[in-house]
Amino acid sequence: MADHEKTLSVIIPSYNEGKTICHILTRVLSVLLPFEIKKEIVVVDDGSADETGMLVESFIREHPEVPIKYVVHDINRGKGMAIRTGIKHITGEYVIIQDADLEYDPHDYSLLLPYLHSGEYSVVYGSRFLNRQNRHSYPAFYWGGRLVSFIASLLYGQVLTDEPTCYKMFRSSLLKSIPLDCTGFEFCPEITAKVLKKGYKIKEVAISYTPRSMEDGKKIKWTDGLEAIWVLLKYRIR
Ligand SMILES: Nc1nc2c(ncn2[C@@H]2O[C@H](COP(=O)(O)OP(=O)(O)O[C@H]3O[C@H](CO)[C@@H](O)[C@H](O)[C@@H]3O)[C@@H](O)[C@H]2O)c(=O)[nH]1
Repeated sequence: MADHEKTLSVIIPSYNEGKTICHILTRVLSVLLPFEIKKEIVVVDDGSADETGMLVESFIREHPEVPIKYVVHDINRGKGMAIRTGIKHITGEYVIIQDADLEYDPHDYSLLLPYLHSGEYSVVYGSRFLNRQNRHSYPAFYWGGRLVSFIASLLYGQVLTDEPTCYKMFRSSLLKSIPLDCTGFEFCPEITAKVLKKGYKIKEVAISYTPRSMEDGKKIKWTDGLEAIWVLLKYRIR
């Protein structure tokens, strides 16, 4: 297949992100990818109680030419379930998870793509911790992320600086081949554990990161960090 026929699928799991959803769609659409790779976006609205759904629908109506698929969960089922639904709808050769807030910058897709495109890797993670210019809003989330990454490295034998990063890019055929059980934020440790157990190496590249505050709608809790550690342990011994 020629390069210009390749597509990056961007899965956007969103829950009550009315404040940012249109900004992130605009940002993703405005990014030019290397190797003439095209984009498709799959937004999974996970039973949002705010105006997220209405905004996505009107965005699509106003931009009929843009490649956006919109999928809805009637009730809130969790980020992991939303990603699993998104995976069923992607058609691109490559796929990345994109949070619906503005913490991660889609311009960084270009930093990750070459490692998949060259065929050298099937999995590339964008590391927030490899970029020393990033600031982190809450020490608990910073150290929680470092701890989870350390434990993943210890258990699975590959040094990872940022295991729970949102920017996980895969060859789609690999991601589709991995059965997932997660419902919430455990998507990250589950996919990392399963990919590493299959013997794949994960390439990490430094990315930018602009964290938002709890007041701005952060939903993750410290208990999600504990669950991540448990999931890493569980798949190690299974
Ligand atoms: N579909 C769906 N999406 C959800 C849900 N809860 C959260 N999300 C989506 O998940 C993204 C991140 O949610 P936050 O609650 O803002 O989490 P965070 O603090 O930004 O989490 C950060 O740290 C995590 C651990 O290091 C990272 O895994 C995550 O990507 C992000 O960087 C947002 O796009 C949000 O809409 C849910 O129940 N359903």
